[in-house]
Amino acid sequence: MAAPDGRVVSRPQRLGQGSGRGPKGRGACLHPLDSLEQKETQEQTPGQLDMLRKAQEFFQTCDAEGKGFIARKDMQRLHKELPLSLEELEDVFDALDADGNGYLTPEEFTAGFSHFFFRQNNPSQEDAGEQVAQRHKEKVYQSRGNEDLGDMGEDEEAQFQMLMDRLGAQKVLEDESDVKQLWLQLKKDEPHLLSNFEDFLTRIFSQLQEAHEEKNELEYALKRKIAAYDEEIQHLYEEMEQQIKSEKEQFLLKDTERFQARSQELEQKLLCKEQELEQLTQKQKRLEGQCTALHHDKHETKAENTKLKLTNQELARELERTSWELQDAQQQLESLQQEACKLHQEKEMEVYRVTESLQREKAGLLKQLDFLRERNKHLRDERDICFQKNKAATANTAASRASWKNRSGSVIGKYVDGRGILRSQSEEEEEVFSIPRRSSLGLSGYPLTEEEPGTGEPGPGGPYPRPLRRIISIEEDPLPQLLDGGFEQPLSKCPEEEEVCDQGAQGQIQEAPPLKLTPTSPRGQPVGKEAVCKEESSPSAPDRLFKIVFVGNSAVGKTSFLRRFCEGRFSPGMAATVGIDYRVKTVNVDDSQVALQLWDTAGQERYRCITQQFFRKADGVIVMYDLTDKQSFLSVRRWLSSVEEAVGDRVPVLLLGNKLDNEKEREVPRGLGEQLAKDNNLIFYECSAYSGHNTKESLLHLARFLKEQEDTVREDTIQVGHPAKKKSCCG
Ligand SMILES: Nc1nc2c(ncn2[C@@H]2O[C@H](COP(=O)(O)OP(=O)(O)OP(=O)(O)O)[C@@H](O)[C@H]2O)c(=O)[nH]1
Ligand SMILES: [Ca+2]
Ligand SMILES: [Mg+2]
Repeated sequence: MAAPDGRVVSRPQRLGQGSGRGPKGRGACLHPLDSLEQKETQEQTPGQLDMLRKAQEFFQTCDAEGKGFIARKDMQRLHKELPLSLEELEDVFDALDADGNGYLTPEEFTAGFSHFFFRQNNPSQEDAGEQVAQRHKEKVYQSRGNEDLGDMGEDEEAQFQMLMDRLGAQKVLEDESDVKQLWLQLKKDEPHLLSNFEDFLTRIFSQLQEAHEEKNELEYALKRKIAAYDEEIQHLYEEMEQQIKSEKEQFLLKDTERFQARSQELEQKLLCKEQELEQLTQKQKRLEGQCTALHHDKHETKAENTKLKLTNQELARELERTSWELQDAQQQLESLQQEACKLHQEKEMEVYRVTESLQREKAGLLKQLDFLRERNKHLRDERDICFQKNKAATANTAASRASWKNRSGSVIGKYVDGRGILRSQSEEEEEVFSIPRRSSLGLSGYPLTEEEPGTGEPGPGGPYPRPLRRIISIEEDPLPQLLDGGFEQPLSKCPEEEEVCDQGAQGQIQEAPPLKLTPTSPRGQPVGKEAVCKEESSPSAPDRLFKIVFVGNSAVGKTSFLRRFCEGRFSPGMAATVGIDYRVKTVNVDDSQVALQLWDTAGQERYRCITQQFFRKADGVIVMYDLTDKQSFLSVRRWLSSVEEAVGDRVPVLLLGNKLDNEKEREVPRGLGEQLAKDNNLIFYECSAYSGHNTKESLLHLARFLKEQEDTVREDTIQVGHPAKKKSCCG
């Protein structure tokens, strides 16, 4: 095992153990501990012995591998044994390493340790220890010295010095005192051994010299090695440095790259953040702008608010004033309305009278024209017949001829030269046609359809083929210019038609009483006045006036219905209405007098243009169909649409299914009528002009509806600006 200074040393052996080589029978070279033990057995106190033993133990603890010296790191093993920290152990190592070569020999360890140990464990004693050790040395030295001084002369000194010089001990021996003492001791006690001792010393010193030289060489080699190592280490270090540097550089490079990347990233993020910040600042500016604008608006709004409040108050005052004024205006309006209503009704009455007279005049003229044409036609026919008769009976007496010449001109002439006195139609007919008066005559002069014997009912499906019917009853009224002198025939005396008495449903048609010469009108009163009914007489002017237009296919029974309603009677042989007819009937609806102007229109297509004109002013419309004639029901929609065209849907409509008495002939089920009425929001009744069933109820329902509607309108007009709510007709 190589010692730190490169000497080859054996393992520490106890004194007396060993290979037996060495000077004078001793081992070749003494292990340092051996020398220690030697010393141990020499002048040591027990305490010191203990300490030495302890030191040996510690040395062995550190030098666990037994290499004979202790390196720095071996010292750490004492950490557990001694109450010392690693740093303190380092300090102890440095303190013990007297020659500073980084290794501790046993001498260095023991010498230093005992010193350190004493100092470490017995600071007080340490000094004492030290003093003791010092004193001991001095004592020994003194004792030796004394001996030396006492015994040593000059020349011995010189001799010893010469010996040392010869042995060159100065190089290898630091402290010559021991040797000196020993030498003196030997010289004194056993001078014969002196030479041996000197030989021994010579050998030792030469060995020491050699060892020293070796050591120096080794040291030198070591130094070289160390230098090489150092160099290598240096080189390694430099390489390491280089590597570290390159690593560092790479690392730095990476780091810089990463850093650059990071910094770019951060720059980008910064840019984004800046942009965002920019945007946020712009947004903030915008918002501030908006805030200021809003603030400004708020002020403006506040100002406007206050202005509005002021205007509001003014308006409220204004409104109050206006409402007072409005109430006054309403009252005035109401009174004006009533006056206007009165005026309107008077005007209406006037207008109707005028219309009536114009209409009558025109209708009269038209009828006269038709009549004259008819007459003309008949006269021609008669002439033909006469002519033929003449031929056949030329021998007959001239007398018969004389009677023909007695007639006073043609009927036309009478009308034309306005002699005015009109004989009743049927008288003339009698004269001319001399047709027995068994059945009633239609205007056309053809006998009306023969009744079914014994039924008194009009023939099935009504008279057919129907003769040209009498022109509307209105034509016999004397013309307006004749009205003043006109003698009024009460209605019930209507001359030309056979009457069906009210109570009698038998429908027997009786002979009409002969007519007087005075102009008569089927109404028996000037047109425009009400038909005076037996059951009701209306002395005062009516409260309401409603114009109701009656429409429906021809022969559904409109005129018969109106006659039943106004005169309470049914006349089977009604002539088809020409153009328009008109009646007024006042009925009592909820304790108020309601005058109904009933305009009877001609169902025949050719009068359609006349009848259309009358829809406009209607307050209500009655659409009639014949429930025994499907076609008339199918035409109801057309009638409804032309009414809608003319008056919109503001006018209530009453749908009547007539001829209920003719149940056997029914072609239109009641449900169809009800459904149609429901779909079109109409009032619906099935009735019979013949029996009078539902004739009054249906018209009273319509009159009541009209009255209520007008009341609502009036109320709404009186209230400010509320539109009239249209009620549903069927309630
Ligand atoms: N069985 C029956 N026959 C009726 C009824 N109402 C009218 N008639 C007969 O039906 C025929 C036509 O009656 P009108 O009242 O002239 O019919 P209209 O609707 O006025 O006809 P136009 O004047 O052409 O529009 C007449 O022969 C009437 O006798 C009724 O309720 N029952
Ligand atoms: Ca050392
Ligand atoms: Mg008619």
